[in-house]
Amino acid sequence: MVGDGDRKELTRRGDVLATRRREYDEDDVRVRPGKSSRPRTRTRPRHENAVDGFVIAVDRGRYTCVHPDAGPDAPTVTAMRARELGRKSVVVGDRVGLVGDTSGAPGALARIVRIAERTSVLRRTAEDDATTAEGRLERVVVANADQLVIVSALADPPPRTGFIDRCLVAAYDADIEPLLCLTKADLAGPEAVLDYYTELELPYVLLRPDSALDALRALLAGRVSVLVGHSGVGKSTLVNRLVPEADRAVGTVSAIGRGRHTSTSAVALRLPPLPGPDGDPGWIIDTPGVRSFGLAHVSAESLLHGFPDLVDATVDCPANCPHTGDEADCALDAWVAAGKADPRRLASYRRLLASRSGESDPREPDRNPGDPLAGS
Ligand SMILES: Nc1nc2c(ncn2[C@@H]2O[C@H](COP(=O)(O)OP(=O)(O)OP(=O)(O)O)[C@@H](O)[C@H]2O)c(=O)[nH]1
Ligand SMILES: [Zn+2]
Repeated sequence: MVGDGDRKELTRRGDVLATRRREYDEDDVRVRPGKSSRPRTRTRPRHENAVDGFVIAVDRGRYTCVHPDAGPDAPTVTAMRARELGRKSVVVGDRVGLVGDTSGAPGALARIVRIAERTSVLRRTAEDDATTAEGRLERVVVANADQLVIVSALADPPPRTGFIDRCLVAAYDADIEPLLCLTKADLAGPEAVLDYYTELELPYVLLRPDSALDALRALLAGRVSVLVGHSGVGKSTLVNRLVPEADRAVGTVSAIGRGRHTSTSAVALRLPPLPGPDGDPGWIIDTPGVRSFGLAHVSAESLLHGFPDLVDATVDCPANCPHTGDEADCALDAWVAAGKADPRRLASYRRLLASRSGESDPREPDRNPGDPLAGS
């Protein structure tokens, strides 16, 4: 039973809470004066005046955002995470709601009050994780990407199919389209790599220093594409060619707004306008600190999505077959023995399976042993 005195006390407490909330919302909700005909309902969403933002860089609790439809010269908005988001992480590619000072003026700080439901998530490996708060909080490294551009050199360094296979699994699992970008085509031909992936009908582009980039730009248009690749494959060279105005190093620093360090987290860069009347040129997201993608969350069956050339074999596997090499009845062995898939592909699948349970040998996580493509 709540007596009258208690009720008053409760009401007063309620008022205090309401006041606090109003203070908290002050700059978010501007109540129009004098429009009494417009009833204020309790179900009205909070932060109805929040503006849309697209997160292009993250650095130590500061999020650099742009208005998704703003022109290339529009100022970026620096924001922090509102307390009400709790432990939810905000990552590059997130579509967010911003309140507070969203002017982008020097020193202005906005707040992220909403994160739109993500259409895709890419996660990094455990080894990469410990260094950042975002990494510890959640291993998502990029949200809402449409395409994963796997950058691999054809020589110097030699292509690593184990790395490409891992990226393919991450892409298919996240429902992101893969695109194989083979650089240094002036040094070696693509035949060996393309032969390895012949069953997959994987889209690819070949690049040499003097290549026109029109075909690649057409594949990037209208999409958010994440670039991933090992050190030395020519990814920075490619990014600088694609976004010439924003020399990569300069772009990173100014996007984050701090002078000193080279970012090791992802950064989204707007591609320059395409020739022609309109059309969205798209965004690329560079991931300098991300060496590979974690697959610990991917089930053995989902892992097969990266190996469409092996999938059909598994209808003949016993129920709950782990598909490992020591499973005598696994149909994958017979499938390969019958010449229906490349044995290197099965070996690669099983390596990823094994690496997943222990999350990999950190020294050489993505090298396929005995694979001539893997180099020495
Ligand atoms: N022959 C040849 N060399 C290239 C090509 N693209 C890049 N390079 C060279 O490869 C080396 C590595 O290129 P980067 O762009 O720094 O490679 P990266 O992938 O960004 O490597 P990190 O900076 O270590 O992450 C540089 O010396 C480039 O000049 C290419 O198409 N052909
Ligand atoms: Zn099996």
